[in-house]
Amino acid sequence: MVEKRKPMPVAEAVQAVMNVGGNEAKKETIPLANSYRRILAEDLVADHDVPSFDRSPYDGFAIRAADSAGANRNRPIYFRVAGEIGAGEVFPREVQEGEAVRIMTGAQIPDGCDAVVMLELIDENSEEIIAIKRAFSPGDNISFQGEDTEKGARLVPKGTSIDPGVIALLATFGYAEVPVAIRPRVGIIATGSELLEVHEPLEPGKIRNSNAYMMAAQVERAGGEPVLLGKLPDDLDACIEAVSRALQDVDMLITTGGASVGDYDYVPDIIEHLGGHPLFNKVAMRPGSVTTVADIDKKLFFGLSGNPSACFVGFELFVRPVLRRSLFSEKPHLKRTKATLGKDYPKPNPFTRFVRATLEEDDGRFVAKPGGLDKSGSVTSIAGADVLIALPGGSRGYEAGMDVDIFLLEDHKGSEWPWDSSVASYKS
Ligand SMILES: Nc1nc2c(c(=O)[nH]1)N[C@H]1C(S)=C(S)[C@@H](COP(=O)(O)OP(=O)(O)OC[C@H]3O[C@@H](n4cnc5c(N)ncnc54)[C@H](O)[C@@H]3O)O[C@H]1N2
Ligand code: MOO
Ligand SMILES: [Mg+2]
Repeated sequence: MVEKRKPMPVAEAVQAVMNVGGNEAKKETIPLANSYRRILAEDLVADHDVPSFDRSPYDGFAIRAADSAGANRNRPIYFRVAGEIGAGEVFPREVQEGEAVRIMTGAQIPDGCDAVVMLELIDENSEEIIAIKRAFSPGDNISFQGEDTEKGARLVPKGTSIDPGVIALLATFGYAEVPVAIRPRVGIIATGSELLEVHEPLEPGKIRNSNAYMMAAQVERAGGEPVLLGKLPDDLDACIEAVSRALQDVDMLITTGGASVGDYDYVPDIIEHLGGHPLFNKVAMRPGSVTTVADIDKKLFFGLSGNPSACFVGFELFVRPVLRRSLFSEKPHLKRTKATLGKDYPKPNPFTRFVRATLEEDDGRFVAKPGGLDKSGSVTSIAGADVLIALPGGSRGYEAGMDVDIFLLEDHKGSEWPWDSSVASYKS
């Protein structure tokens, strides 16, 4: 008799995985130039004001505003040009009454000055004398010290994915070396006697191993270091040996294939043989219902489905948050938002369905458009997917035009717990 499995609701299954401890986040330092998309391991706090001195936002003349009082088109006021400074230069003395300093964008405002007049507003009578035809107030055209950020401000929390703007801040505050989270090593093993290497020609009954490479890319997208450990035939002893060895060397391990109830589906036996504790072996979701996760000696073992779409979804829902958490993230889950469903799903499904889709815009609204064949075994529906549409299980189908929950796949900010009240509304 085939074992009967009890499906666990998705939220409960994700929680069960998150409840397993271990995989403490660790840090290392790397050169700033290599830090794009790594995860910041310490809060970035401003250790000085930005800008750190009052500066000119324009090419012009720095003056004492009071000296321009009463100037107008008919009554210009004349200033003596006391000198010239470009960005990076500092005027050497205090500016006196009736003096102006020719100043370029980014240069420090000379002592005594409190306004800048743009070059376009100046009548230059000579190199020594300029005329100003309007009055200025103190502070006019000055970029003030600390106006961008003040010393002590917490600008970027640890756990943030480093984007180009964060890199600019790191450079601003002198981080030639950046503290980042060490990428967890995620082992990947493909199982199945039908699998060919990618370079091999097709043979009858065989397919190429696509899941392992897909998952390696998912690991990278999530911030981990994929460790490709090859493929195995459906041989229990070989699988036990390989999984056992791999677990010594990686922070967490994923296998693909053999997670169901067939004659060669060895994931349950591997877990049992290695003394692991299964958290669940069936989830109330499609694709990916056979997803199995176990705790083997305090390391997470993910037995994802062999079906490509199921494998993909299983990774994003269960592996990604664990990986992100071990990168200091307080928002380890996929970000959830809403969109309009772009296609009918007339068939009701008892399980929550996660449909791979692209996000398109129609008349100012985001429409989630499913791509490719919507079957667990489909490989074409994954390419280019921006989102997973979540269609909760129930007794009714869904129509194009409905509001649905979507989970963003390419987002780098993540989300806190997104699984409460994920209910799609029916059209009234
Ligand atoms: N009697 C039942 N049969 C099945 C059930 C069930 O509940 N009762 N569940 C079905 C569901 S749902 C899924 S999903 C699959 C899960 O299968 P497995 O995880 O055991 O995976 P395999 O049997 O090894 O392979 C399934 C499918 O995927 C292809 N595959 C495997 N590895 C790869 C790879 N690395 N790259 C690309 N494609 C891969 C494999 O050739 C099979 O076609 O079970 C259903 N059956
Ligand atoms: O687990 Mo299967 O992927 O539900 O279709
Ligand atoms: Mg199988």
